[in-house]
Amino acid sequence: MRLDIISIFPEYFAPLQVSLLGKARLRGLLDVHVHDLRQWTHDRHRTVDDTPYGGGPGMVMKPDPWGEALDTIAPPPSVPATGARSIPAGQATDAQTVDVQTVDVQAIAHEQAAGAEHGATEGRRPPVPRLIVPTPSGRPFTQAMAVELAAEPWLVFACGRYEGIDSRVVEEARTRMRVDEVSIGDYVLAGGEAAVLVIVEAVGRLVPGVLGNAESVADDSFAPGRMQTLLEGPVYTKPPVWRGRAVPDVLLSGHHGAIARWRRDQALRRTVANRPELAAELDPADLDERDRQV
Ligand SMILES: Nc1ncccc1[N+](=O)[O-]
Repeated sequence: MRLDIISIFPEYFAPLQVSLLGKARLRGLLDVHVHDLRQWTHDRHRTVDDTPYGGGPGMVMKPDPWGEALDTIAPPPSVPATGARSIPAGQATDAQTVDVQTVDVQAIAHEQAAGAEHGATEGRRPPVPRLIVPTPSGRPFTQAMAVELAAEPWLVFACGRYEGIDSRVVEEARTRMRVDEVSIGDYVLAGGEAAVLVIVEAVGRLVPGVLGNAESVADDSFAPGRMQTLLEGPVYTKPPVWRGRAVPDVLLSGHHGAIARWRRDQALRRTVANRPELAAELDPADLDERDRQV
């Protein structure tokens, strides 16, 4: 999967170099390119925002830099690919001094074509990414959406500041790519960068091959299917007794059926306690069915 992230704070994405996602990048499972939006400004102050029409507090991000950025990273069919300069995540400091990696849009076209059926190559459309715009006014980001996005070959993330990006940018982008305005929660962040880190982590760990043990994805809280609306219950590891607190006996019993029932019961309790609205959605028949499965 290829990920392009456009932000005025490219250094914000250094964390994508480490841990799971860092390894996935080294193994070529994730191809992350971070772009400084200011490379598409042309004034001395590299201006990216201005006061809102109609008045009101704060600033709104100007459409021009965004339009040029999206044209460069995901050229419309009529515009020849020029390649864009990106900053390898984690090496971004000041855009002027960082040696940049060109984004080879043709390479993406080749990759995408490689996925096409043999023989279906004539008149192939250039690859089109899916644009994700984190915003408090977006659709709630869920595990189901993460699963859906993990199946995409190419995602582009636009990090706007809280007051938002001029609405015509999304409007225009919709004419040539799928755009999802997505919210990670009902609270106010200063910009979309933290939200992109959340989304990239939730999606990246689902990309086939990224997680070592595929099993653990199926048991995720909110994973579609078995654990659709059950929160994960308590977990334990060695030592069997810690500061006088013993691990529940059932987990040491070796009875897999009893262990699975205990875990489901604990997940139910936690769901009722922490997310009563999810517990209300549970179908008792479905729960009995799960019992029979274990
Ligand atoms: N909550 C948010 N605040 C600012 C930008 C983006 C946000 N979000 O949820 O994606």
